Formats: sequence, structure tokens, C-alpha cells
Amino acid sequence: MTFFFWKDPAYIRIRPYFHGWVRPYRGKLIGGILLGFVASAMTSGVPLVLKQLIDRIFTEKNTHFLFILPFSFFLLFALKGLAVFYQNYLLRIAALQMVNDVRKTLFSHLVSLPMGYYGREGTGSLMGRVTYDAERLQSGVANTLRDLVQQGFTIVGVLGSMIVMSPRLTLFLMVMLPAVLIPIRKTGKKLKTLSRRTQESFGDVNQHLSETLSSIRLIKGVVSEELEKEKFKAFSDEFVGAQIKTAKYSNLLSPIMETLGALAAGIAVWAGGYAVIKGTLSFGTLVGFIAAAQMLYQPIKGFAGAQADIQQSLAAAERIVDILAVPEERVTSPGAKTITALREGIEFRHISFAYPGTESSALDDVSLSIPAGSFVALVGASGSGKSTLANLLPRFYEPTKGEILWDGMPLSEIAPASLRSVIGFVTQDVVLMNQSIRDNLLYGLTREVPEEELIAAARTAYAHDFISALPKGYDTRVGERGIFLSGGEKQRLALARVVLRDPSLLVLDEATSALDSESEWVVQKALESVMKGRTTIAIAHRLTTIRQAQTVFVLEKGRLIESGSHEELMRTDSRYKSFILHLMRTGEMVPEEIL
Ligand SMILES: Nc1ncnc2c1ncn2[C@@H]1O[C@H](COP(=O)(O)OP(=O)(O)OP(=O)(O)O)[C@@H](O)[C@H]1O
Repeated sequence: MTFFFWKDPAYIRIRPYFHGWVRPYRGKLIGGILLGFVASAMTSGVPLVLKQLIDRIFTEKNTHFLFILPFSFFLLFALKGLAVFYQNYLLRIAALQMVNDVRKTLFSHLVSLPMGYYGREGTGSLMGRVTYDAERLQSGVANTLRDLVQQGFTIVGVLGSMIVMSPRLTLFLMVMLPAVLIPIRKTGKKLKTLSRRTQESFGDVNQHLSETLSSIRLIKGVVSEELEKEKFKAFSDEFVGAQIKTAKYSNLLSPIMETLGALAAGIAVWAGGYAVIKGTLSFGTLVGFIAAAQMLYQPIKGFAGAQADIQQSLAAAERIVDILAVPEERVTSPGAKTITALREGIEFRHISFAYPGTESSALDDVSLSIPAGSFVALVGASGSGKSTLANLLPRFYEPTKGEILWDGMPLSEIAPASLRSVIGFVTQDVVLMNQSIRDNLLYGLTREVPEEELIAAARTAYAHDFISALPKGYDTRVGERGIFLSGGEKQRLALARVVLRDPSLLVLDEATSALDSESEWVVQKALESVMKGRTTIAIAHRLTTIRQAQTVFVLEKGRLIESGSHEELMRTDSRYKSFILHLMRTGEMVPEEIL
């Protein structure tokens, strides 16, 4: 039964979180509830005063009450108005502040989840939880408390007044109770399902929008605008469809309740009219009673509305709790070791790994050593596990089997935050924010960086000249995801960022797409100067890079199949040799490079 929301499995699930959310605002909520009580007491007094008004003034013609009763009438409404105002105000403030807390907690939880989580949940859907669901929860809590408390009390109070006036007539009207409860219950259930559907389809709309905007180059490149429009239309229509159905069901209750209210008044006249004619019931009682029956309509409607609100808020809260229930990644912990550099080297010992939720291994029993200060290249076909191997180092993922040692220390004992501060990543897809070049270069640094150091870093990365040539120099905004910059320029900014962070270990995921030869040359130069004095692991796609590496590790389907220098491997009849020759035949590697 929806009335007892505290028995609802959804509520039981969110309860521990909900109590924590509500606790800081107890005072305001209790104040709101008490004021709701005052407001409903005032409302319940109206039929009684009305009865007295008619019986004393009009029937008994008692002039003594001519002033008192109308004034009491006014006083009741004035007090009720005041109580309702402050009740709504307090509840709204409490709900707004509470949801503000929830939103902030949700955001900080969202950025602290383990890497594996983000791939599973779509960005749009996650955005929907922080925006739409949090908002739903806010209005839900404020409205529910108002309606449940004030309207609940009013129903009880008005019923009390009715019993005081005539228990017999009240009993007559009780016959209608099932007629009132059944539609409330039925619409409540329907609304819960619809609410989930609305929220999910809002997630789809959001997801599609964020995906489209972030892939706009691809979409335009392959001319698939029409396809995307069609997809968006479908998601948006589904969202509106669910909302229209919700509107239908939530607005259906009102007319049903109004009709039932009129029926109740009719029953009251039919059953009480005869008694008034016979003189066994005062006219004032009947009028008071009809007024009471009419007055029940509004609170029952509100109370029924609260059921719908409860269902919608429960669905929203559940979706929020779905995220909060995922354990956070602990980037620092009291027992964990911290490191400041790589001094001896890294060793992978029998490492196997499968991505969460997948069956096949991305890495299978890989053992290799990378001495500090060396330059190694990871080579292999697409999907052979090169990026996966590199992603285990900052502990974005934990190996399923085996152990990685950092200067002889198990990686699992080192705090991820500390590891990440000594590893610099330069990925194919350089992540830039729509801020100035300066802000992008300094992003994540907590120390003050003097201008000279910033410029020196940009020089090391061969970026200073192109930055200086921009209209606003270091203060030029780069556009969303660096859209105003070329591929080579983005790569050099990423390298300048590495210089400023000064990590011991550099992980370079080389771009597979070719840069023009001039950019290629500059990026290569920048790379060479940034690599100096650092251990470098390159996920290599260019022969020039591979040839510079002291050791090339060759991966195939997650297994390490060969290792050695390029020359050594080319001298034998290795799988590496046939792989490189294959790449040259297919044009993925330029043959001139080995000449
Ligand atoms: N987030 C992920 N979730 C599930 N499986 C993944 C994930 N990332 C990669 N994989 C799978 O793991 C295997 C190894 O992928 P990985 O990205 O490490 O290969 P790679 O050698 O770096 O390839 P590429 O050169 O194309 O980047 C592949 O089969 C890939 O499909």
C-alpha cells in the first residue's frame, strides 16, 4: 500500500542515506510539521464555527454572537494563512538545502569512483542524476511533507469535527471511503512506473546530447547529422510521451476527488435533510457538515498528490543511491605508502587482467622489467593490451592476478594519488578544457608557478613560439576540447604540462593518425627534450620512436611474446619482424623510416 511508504522496498533501500540527508535540517522540518498541525487545526475548526454561526445567530437570533463568531471566522483563516506561509517556507528551505547537500555529495562521489565505472554508465545518464533527479527529490520532499502532514492532519481534524457534530452522518459518509482510496492507490502505482520511465528517458536525451556534441567532428565528417536528428527525436519523443502520461494520471485525481466531494455533499443532504425537517438535527449542523464534507476534498486531493510525489521522489532517490552505493576509489589511505619518484625500476610479475564485466583477459601472464631511466616501447596490434598495461601503473585498474613492483614495493601498497603524481600521461586524445592555455598548462598544480617557469616548460615542449603567435598568447582560450588548436599543438601542450608536473615516469600513447611532416618533426623534437631524465614507456606506433627504445615489448592478444631492441628483433625471424613488415605493406607504417 502506497500510504505506508516506509514499508516500500525502495524506501527501505534509501533509508540509511535519507536519514543522513535529513538530519541537519531536522529543526526546520519539525517546525514545518508543527505549523502544518496549526494550519490543519484552524481548518478543522471552520465547520464547527459555521455550525455555531447558523444555529446561534440565524436560528436562535442571538445578537450576542453577532460580532464574536464572524470575528472568530476571520481569525481562523488569518492564523491558518500565516501558519501555511511559514510552513511552506520552512519546508522549502529545508528541502533546497538538503538537496544542495545531496547534489554536492553526489558530485564528489561521482568524481571519486573507480575508473571502470565511467565506461559502464553513460555521461548523459549520470548528468541526469545530478540535475533532474536531485531537483525531483527537492520538490518531492517539500511537497510531500507539506501535503502529507498538513493535509493528513486536516483530514483527521475535519473528520473529528464531523464526528463531534454528528457521528451518525459521519458513518454514512464513511461508506464512500473505498471509492476514494482505490483511485488514489491505482494512480500512485502507475505514477511510480511512469516516473522511472520519465527519468530514464531524460537520461537518454542527455546522453545523446552530450555524445553528439562531443563527437560533432565525427558526425559532420561522416555526414550523419540526419541520423543523429532522428535518434534524438526518438529519445525526446519518448521523454515527452512519458511526461504526458504522467500529466494524465496526476491530473486525473483532481476531477475524481471533486466529483466524489459533490457526491458526499449530496449524501449529507439526503441523509441529514430529513432529520433537519423532523427537527432532530439542527440546520447549523447540516450546513457545517456539508461544508466539512466539501473541505475534505482539498486535503484528500493533496494527500493523494503526496502519494504521487512520494513515488516520484523515491524513484529519483533510488537512482541517486544507485551511484552513492558504489564504493569510492581510495586514492589516499592512512596505511598506504607514498612515493616521490621512480628510482630503481618497475617490474610486472605474472600480470593478468580482465576488465570488470568481461570474460576474456586483456592481459595474460605478462612479466617484464623497466629499469629506471630507460626508454621502452610497447608494440602490438590494436587490442593487444598495450594501453591496458599502461593503465595498471597509476592503479586505474587492479590486476586480477600477479603483482607490479615499483622500486621493489608492491603497487597495491602505494596510494594511487601518490603514484599519479609521479606518472605523466600524454595520450593520443589530449584532454584540454575550454579555458586559457595558461589555465590548461597549470591545471592540477597546487604550487605557485612563476611565469618564467611556465615559459621555460613551453619552450622545452616546443610550444612557446606557437603560443606567443596567438592573439592573446598564454591567455588565449583553446575552445571546447582544444578545438581551436591543431593536433600537433595539442600534443605539445600536453608535453609542456608534463614538464611542469615533472613526473619521473612518462607514459606516451602515440597518436596513430599521422600529423603533417612539419608538426611530426616538432612533436618528435619536443618529445625527445621532455623525455630527458625520465623513464619513458611509449605505446609506439611510429618506427622512429620504436627504434629509439632500448627495449621493445611485443604484445599479442594480451600476452608478451617477444622483447629486445628493434635491431635485435629485426635480425631474427621474429613475429615482430613480420608484424612490422605487415604494417609497412598495409601503409600503416612508412617504409622510408627504416632506411
Ligand atoms: N574499458 C574497457 N572495458 C572492457 N574492455 C576493454 C576496455 N578497454 C579495453 N578493453 C579490451 O581490452 C583489450 C586490450 O585493449 P587495449 O586498449 O589495452 O589494447 P591496445 O593494444 O592498447 O589497443 P590500441 O592500440 O587499439 O589502443 C581489447 O580486447 C579491448 O577490447
